[in-house]
Amino acid sequence: MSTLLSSWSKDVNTVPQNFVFPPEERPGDLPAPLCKGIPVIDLQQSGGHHDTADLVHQIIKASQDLGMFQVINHGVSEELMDDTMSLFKEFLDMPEEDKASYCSEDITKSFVLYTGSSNSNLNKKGNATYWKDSVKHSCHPLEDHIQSWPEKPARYREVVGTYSVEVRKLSLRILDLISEGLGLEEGYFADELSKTQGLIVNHYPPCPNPSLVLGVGGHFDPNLLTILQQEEYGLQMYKDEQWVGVEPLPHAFVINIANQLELISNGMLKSAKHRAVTNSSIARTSIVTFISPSRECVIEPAKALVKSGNPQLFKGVQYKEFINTYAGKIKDPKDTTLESYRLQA
Ligand SMILES: O=C(O)CCC(=O)C(=O)O
Ligand SMILES: [Fe+2]
Repeated sequence: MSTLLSSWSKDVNTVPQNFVFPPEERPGDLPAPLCKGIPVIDLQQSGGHHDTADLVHQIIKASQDLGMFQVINHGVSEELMDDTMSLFKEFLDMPEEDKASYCSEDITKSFVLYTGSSNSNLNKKGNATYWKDSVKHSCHPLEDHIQSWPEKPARYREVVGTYSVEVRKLSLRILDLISEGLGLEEGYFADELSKTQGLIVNHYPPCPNPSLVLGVGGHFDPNLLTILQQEEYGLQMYKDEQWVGVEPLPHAFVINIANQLELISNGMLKSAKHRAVTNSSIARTSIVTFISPSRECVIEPAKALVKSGNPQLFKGVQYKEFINTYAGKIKDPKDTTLESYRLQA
């Protein structure tokens, strides 16, 4: 089936065989218990030195313990979040013929719409397909990319452009707080390390049998920092040897520590393994912003974090090489990309 999943999924009452995962990869009990321990961090501080120190402490602790936290009062307006979510739903709901020109399996194109994974290795024959349609495009610098974005709905460029700029500001603020908490110089992540910004909007239609399929399989994000907006349940993280649900909180963002932050922090911060499951009653849409280094950038543990008694844990790697390794390994159930750059003790 080459057409988008959402164009036919409502007409089937069993899951087609190519979407059925082998028993050992299936999601198991649904819904998984909600994780009570994922911190919800209020970014609105009254501005005193004490407050900032406390905020930095909360962010670093969550990033060390779990690699995931949620933020509220984060500065991106509720209206903009709602508007962006509605806009993407409107885009995804357009008739097939309006979206056909964007559909491609070549995810290196500047704007693509596809069913399944963005990883072409995973879409090869023999692998089960993820139960989702996704929109994928770059966002920064805006003027380099906005021309490749759809003209329909008419507000696409305006709304998604504003959203991208606002979410970037939030990301850079969080990265500044992280750099302060790690004791790195101001602006450590501001340049090459956060040079690119991509967006993936995942749309998971209701599924006739959610226990057989995955929305997205377990993975670590390969980039620097991920900022996710969701309204419905579906995101899970792997914690203490089990999958637990990440509660959707209205107008919060889920922040994911991704692989490069673990590498740069010399293992002090942990990237979070996560996946998405589906449900049989309602469609779920997640808007995911990926902040990444430039492809040419060489990533290595920050010099200030490597000392005697704290030896260097990872070797340096050019970001494009890391991404190529990741593309080859994502099917590995342990997702060991970062491990391949770990120095032997
Ligand atoms: O949709 C979700 O909740 C998770 C998506 C995700 O992990 C990703 O796109 O990398
Ligand atoms: Fe992810």
